[in-house]
Amino acid sequence: MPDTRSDSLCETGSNTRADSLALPAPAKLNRMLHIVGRRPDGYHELQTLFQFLDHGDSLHLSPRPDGEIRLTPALAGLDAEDNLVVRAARLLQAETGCRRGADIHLTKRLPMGGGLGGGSSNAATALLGLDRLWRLDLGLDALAELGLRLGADVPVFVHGHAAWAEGIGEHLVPVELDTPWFLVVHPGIPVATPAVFGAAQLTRDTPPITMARALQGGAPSWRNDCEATVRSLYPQVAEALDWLGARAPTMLTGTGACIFAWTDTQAEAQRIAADLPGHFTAFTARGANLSPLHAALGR
Ligand SMILES: C[C@](O)(CO)[C@H](O)COP(=O)(O)OP(=O)(O)OC[C@H]1O[C@@H](n2ccc(N)nc2=O)[C@H](O)[C@@H]1O
Ligand SMILES: Nc1ncnc2c1ncn2[C@@H]1O[C@H](COP(=O)(O)OP(=O)(O)OP(=O)(O)O)[C@@H](O)[C@H]1O
Repeated sequence: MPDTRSDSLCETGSNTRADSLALPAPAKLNRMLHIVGRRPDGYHELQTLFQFLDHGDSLHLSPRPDGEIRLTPALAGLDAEDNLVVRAARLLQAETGCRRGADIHLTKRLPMGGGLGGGSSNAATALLGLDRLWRLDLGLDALAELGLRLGADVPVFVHGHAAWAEGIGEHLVPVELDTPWFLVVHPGIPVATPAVFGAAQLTRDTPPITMARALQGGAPSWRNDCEATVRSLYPQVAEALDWLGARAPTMLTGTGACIFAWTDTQAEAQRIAADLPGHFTAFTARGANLSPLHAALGR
């Protein structure tokens, strides 16, 4: 029996170049992160402030009439079917019955396992981009619900606004944060998120605070509960935190590996970067309360 859902939900148009979309997949920072509990399924309950950066990966998407999802180039050490971009596309097809496909080119700039949410951001850009390309018009709430099945960090990228997040990252309240310049330093090694969340020494009992209290203290009061554990499991991250922390206020993002310092001007961030030890890499970027993805889509 033909799948009639596909006819109603997915518009099959001509595959012209004008249909193609080039979209950003920005990085995120966790400006603070508290671990306030653990769910029966092992996932950790967090309180965190998410903010985007005007720096990240990019995706180029063009529709295919034959239903195939083709992603280029391959990411080292990752099967195409495990890539969150392909998983997002297949999930969208499965949920809507859409029979269109896509050629997707991913330009990767964000380090994997970097705490910058690169994979999650790629998934969100694929969801929003294909929703637009295939004319599904699912709406952000439905896309965020699909995104949560792919990763705890996906919903904030789908909603596209800096946010106070609770639960595992799915309860989001939009906030306006200060937008300083950041110097983001990668210590040269990846951090495995499950290794940090699985560590016995991780503290999971920070008393919950209100969003108002978190915002009231501002950046000087913010910390990341993963830092002590990441410092002891990954000495390279500890070394980077010590180096950057001696020059500017510094924090870990997510479970690392990246750390960030904030400055008033890009010139100040670049001045610090100029002295960076050779085994670290870094970039400067500005904080953004509206995701560059949503700015590009005009949402
Ligand atoms: C640390 C953060 O980056 C903060 O923004 C996120 O909470 C991590 O989100 P993510 O990378 O999208 O994580 P997922 O891919 O959903 O989960 C990877 C693994 O980390 C652990 N995990 C993740 C998120 C969470 N709140 N509690 C967890 O315990 C789980 O073992 C999970 O299997
Ligand atoms: N498109 C993708 N880009 C990066 N990683 C991907 C992608 N698809 C799947 N992955 C897998 O997801 C893992 C986490 O990658 P990601 O770059 O999102 O890490 P992260 O920045 O530490 O994430 P987070 O801050 O959400 O914990 C990778 O090690 C890789 O195995």
